[in-house]
Amino acid sequence: MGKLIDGKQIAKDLRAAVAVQTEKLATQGITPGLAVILVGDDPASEIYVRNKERAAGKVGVNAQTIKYPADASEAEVLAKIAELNADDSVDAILVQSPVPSQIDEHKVQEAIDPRKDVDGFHPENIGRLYANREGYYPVANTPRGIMTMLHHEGVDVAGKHVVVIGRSILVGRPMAALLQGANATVSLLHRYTPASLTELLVSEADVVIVATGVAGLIKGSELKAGAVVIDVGINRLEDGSLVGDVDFASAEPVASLITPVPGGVGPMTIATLLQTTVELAAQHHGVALEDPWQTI
Ligand SMILES: Nc1nc2c(c(=O)[nH]1)N[C@@H](CN(C=O)c1ccc(C(=O)N[C@@H](CCC(=O)O)C(=O)O)cc1)CN2
Repeated sequence: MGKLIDGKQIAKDLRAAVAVQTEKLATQGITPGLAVILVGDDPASEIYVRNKERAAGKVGVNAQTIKYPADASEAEVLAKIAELNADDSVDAILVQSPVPSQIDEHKVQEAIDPRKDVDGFHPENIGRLYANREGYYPVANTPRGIMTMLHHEGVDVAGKHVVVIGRSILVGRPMAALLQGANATVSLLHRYTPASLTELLVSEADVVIVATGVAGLIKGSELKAGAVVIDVGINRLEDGSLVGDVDFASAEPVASLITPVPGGVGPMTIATLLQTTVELAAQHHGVALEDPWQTI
């Protein structure tokens, strides 16, 4: 039987550690500032953005949400980003994804000052990640949160074969880069990977990370016994329930460790966002921070 990885609890511990850091920064007169831009009225995005602002407030991060209607122009959003880049009280900026089609998401991501790029989507930061550069730079929060979960569970990926399914810039690509940086052998699969190859690679994987948006794509019968299974999918069924990209009922008995949906990877995304915000604030003010896990 697979042991559940309790993302909710790990995220809670991480938020507590971040709160300790903000308290220390406060003694130096520093309050980390996070600006979240939301364009349009996607119901899920509205919830995520509200949760970000709420979670930020609880750990001493000063968050502001800037909302635009669904027909807002790209120029308006770019002008706001320029204003936030120049605002000394703002350490971290993100634009909630997805954005409406009249807005070029890449242009918007590139407009954010790389030093305030809390999502790690700016090509400068992506380049640093792919080049495995040393030193601090922001990295996408979902894959970073997954690395934190694996570390927390004592899973060392060095020398392991990790299969990542899905190659988005939000999850799959930065995930593969982080894993390679941690000395894993990574297979990055996607919709054009032949089914027979997917089957072969998944059956030999020590760790499987699935981020496709296809409910129940990976079944227990496809996994190696004892595999670690990380499910990034959040799929809402017609009855309103949430399921992942992994068929949990069949995968759980085969896996050694498995994340549930909900309560697995999702909560780590927001906790890690707060962690990154505080790190950017510290960097901005030239203050050294302790590793949050040493403060728990
Ligand atoms: N600019 C960004 N946009 C998006 C990101 C991102 O990291 N940066 N990620 C996702 C959305 N997201 C945060 O923004 C996010 C998704 C899911 C959760 C979460 O806690 N999920 C819960 C279930 C919540 C529900 O009921 O729907 C869980 O899995 O337990 C948090 C944040 C896309 N956009």
